[in-house]
Amino acid sequence: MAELIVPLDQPGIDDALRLVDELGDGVDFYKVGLELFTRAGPEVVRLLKERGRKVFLDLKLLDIPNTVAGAVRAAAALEVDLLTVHATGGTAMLEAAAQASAGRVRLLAVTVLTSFSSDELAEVWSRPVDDVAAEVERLGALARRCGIDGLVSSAHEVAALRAALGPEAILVTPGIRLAGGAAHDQTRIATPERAVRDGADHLVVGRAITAAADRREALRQVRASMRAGAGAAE
Ligand SMILES: O=c1ccn([C@@H]2O[C@H](COP(=O)(O)O)[C@@H](O)[C@H]2O)c(=O)[nH]1
Repeated sequence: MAELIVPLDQPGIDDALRLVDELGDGVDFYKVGLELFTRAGPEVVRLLKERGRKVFLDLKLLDIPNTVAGAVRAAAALEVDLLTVHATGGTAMLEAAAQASAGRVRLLAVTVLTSFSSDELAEVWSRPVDDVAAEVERLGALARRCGIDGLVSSAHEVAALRAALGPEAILVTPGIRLAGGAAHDQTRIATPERAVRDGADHLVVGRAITAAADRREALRQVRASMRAGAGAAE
């Protein structure tokens, strides 16, 4: 069964821990991203581990190989379970990250951010992009060749990634929304059901739960949709 990751995109430690206490064991991993880590630092990771939570440190590392390797070693020392780097860092950076992890933390390469449309990607890369999925597959294959454990993509690309990369690759999909839910700043969105049906191992579900009027009810609906996807995949 796929696992659920909830991002703690909160203004501070107190808000983050309140959310953890509210959702508790209904969530498999809690994600610490740029906002919370910049505000609260490693202390928040320590507090989550103290509460027995699995931690996904989503720092999306992108720098020269030596700097990224140092950051991977620092994250491994915090005993986080998952850590992100950017696939666009290229071979030397990805290999340095994989080597630095020494199996102590599972690394995920972000392929193309779920907020990106093909037009935005074309603007940034300064060339036409007809098929975002093809770009995701290319970057995903590169990261896997470099020894990275898994990938972050939208659910739109996950079936093709699974087919191309096999069962070993850890596939993580943000950009998840309940049917009819607001997209916010995300472009390539999908329901929990679709992500699970198409082969995702972990779903990152943020505002569909955290911004809901009744968060526990939203969590229940997300879990139900994930179960429907698992049923459809059988
Ligand atoms: O491509 C990516 C990579 C990471 N994220 C992160 O996931 C969550 C999504 O939050 P929602 O509220 O469910 O949109 C957020 O923390 C991002 O930093 C992503 O969205 N896309």
